[in-house]
Amino acid sequence: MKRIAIIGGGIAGLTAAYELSCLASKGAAVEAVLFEASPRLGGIVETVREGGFVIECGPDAWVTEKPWARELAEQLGLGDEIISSNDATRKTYVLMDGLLQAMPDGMRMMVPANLHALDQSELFSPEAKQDFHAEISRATELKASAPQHDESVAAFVRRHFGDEVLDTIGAPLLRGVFGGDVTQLSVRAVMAPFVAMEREHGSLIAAMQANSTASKSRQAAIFTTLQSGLGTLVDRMVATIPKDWLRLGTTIRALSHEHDGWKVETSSTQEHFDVILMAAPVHIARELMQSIDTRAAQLIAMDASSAVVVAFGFPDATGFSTPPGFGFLVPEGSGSRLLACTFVDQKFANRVPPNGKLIRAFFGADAAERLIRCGNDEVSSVARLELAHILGPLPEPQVTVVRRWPKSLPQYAVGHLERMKELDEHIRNLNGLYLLGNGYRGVGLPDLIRDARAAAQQLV
Ligand SMILES: Cc1c2[nH]c(c1CCC(=O)O)Cc1[nH]c(c(CCC(=O)O)c1C)Cc1[nH]c(c(CCC(=O)O)c1C)Cc1[nH]c(c(C)c1CCC(=O)O)C2
Repeated sequence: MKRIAIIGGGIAGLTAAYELSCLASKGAAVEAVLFEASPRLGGIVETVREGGFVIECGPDAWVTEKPWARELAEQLGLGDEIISSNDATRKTYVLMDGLLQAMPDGMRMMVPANLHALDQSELFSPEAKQDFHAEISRATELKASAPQHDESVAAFVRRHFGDEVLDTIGAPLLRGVFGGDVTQLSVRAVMAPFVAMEREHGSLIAAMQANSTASKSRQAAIFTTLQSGLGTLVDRMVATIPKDWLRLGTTIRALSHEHDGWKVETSSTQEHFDVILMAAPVHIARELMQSIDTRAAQLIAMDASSAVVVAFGFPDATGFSTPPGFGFLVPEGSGSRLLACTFVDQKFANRVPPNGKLIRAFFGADAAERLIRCGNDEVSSVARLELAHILGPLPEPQVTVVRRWPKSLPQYAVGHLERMKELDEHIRNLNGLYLLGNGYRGVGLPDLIRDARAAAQQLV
């Protein structure tokens, strides 16, 4: 019998446990123990259902383009629950001089596929629009000057479109996906398709135009989720995993490599395992790896950003409206402490009671670090104040949910891919250790699910 320790019960660890339990029920000689420090499973995936509201405390969807979360949901019997975002009314705003300005239609990240829509937009100055148009004619120069090495997202975007585009949408978009600083983030790790476009076409806009006929035929909604919330994904997996595999409220004290496997110490037990699936947040993984391989631990030493999420459910929102679309992003230095905001009832169907409205506000970076230490009342009043500045006076919420997610989103800094390559070599030598979670090969749910299932299958 192969014994596997899974450290961390977020979506990565849980998916690994689920996959192993499926393999075991098909006859594989394997058993697992999942150690989770907190009293609940799912990590930052959590759904609160209250007063007719479906409130996501962490991620509210996965990116449709990546198939692995959908495949898992279908396998869990949740096919009927899968829904798309309301893309007929999709719009994302950027806060500019206190006003919400819509991003032009047809943008893929900061690259416009539709230059006509761009020209109509009030988000950019005439100079920035000119920079966009000029990018096409600079194709040869851009192709020739593409660096052989990794660079920051800021450097990449600046080369193509200039400073204004970087500040107005480049930086806020990356903050809304990677929670990070464009001057630090690795373009090869977080915008790989765009790096490939540059290599092939020089101009990103020309590349998008060349691909547009191919991509039009498969135009699906950008986000996909579950009708009852992503918490259902967690509940279904937990229901399948043998109860005696799960150890909640159990912190790992130490991990050591022995000649024939691994020793895992908690405050009360010492157990032996053949394999370790390390699915803890990066700062925990780093600590536990320190005594096993100091170089590997060093390679895991990356910053992670914290987030604070505040959701307000308004049962009767007559007299209060939000502009059509999914929500808005807030550039740095715009005077608001917010990072972003989602108009949940407009992004997804059936999340609110009739006439209801549901808003989720996000804080990141320094604002999140400060708010993480404040009480719920203080956090929600800061959120209400900041939202009211932008959206106008808010009605009285019936439901308020506050969640703090410290160090939850690792930052893939310049050089990330090379560091991960070196890390892989170290880990391979350790024999029987796998690293899962959002620190290594992707930050979204689909990537974590893909990795966790592949690791489980590989080791059986
Ligand atoms: C602030 C923030 C959000 N989401 C996220 C953050 C970072 C901070 C943190 O969690 O610590 C994180 C995030 N956002 C996204 C992912 C998944 C990435 C992946 O799977 O590759 C991840 C990990 C998709 C996304 N998130 C967003 C995009 C861009 C969507 C577009 O092009 O319009 C993507 C792909 C934009 C976004 N993101 C957010 C809002 C409110 C918006 C705009 C409006 C909305 O849709 O609700 C919330």
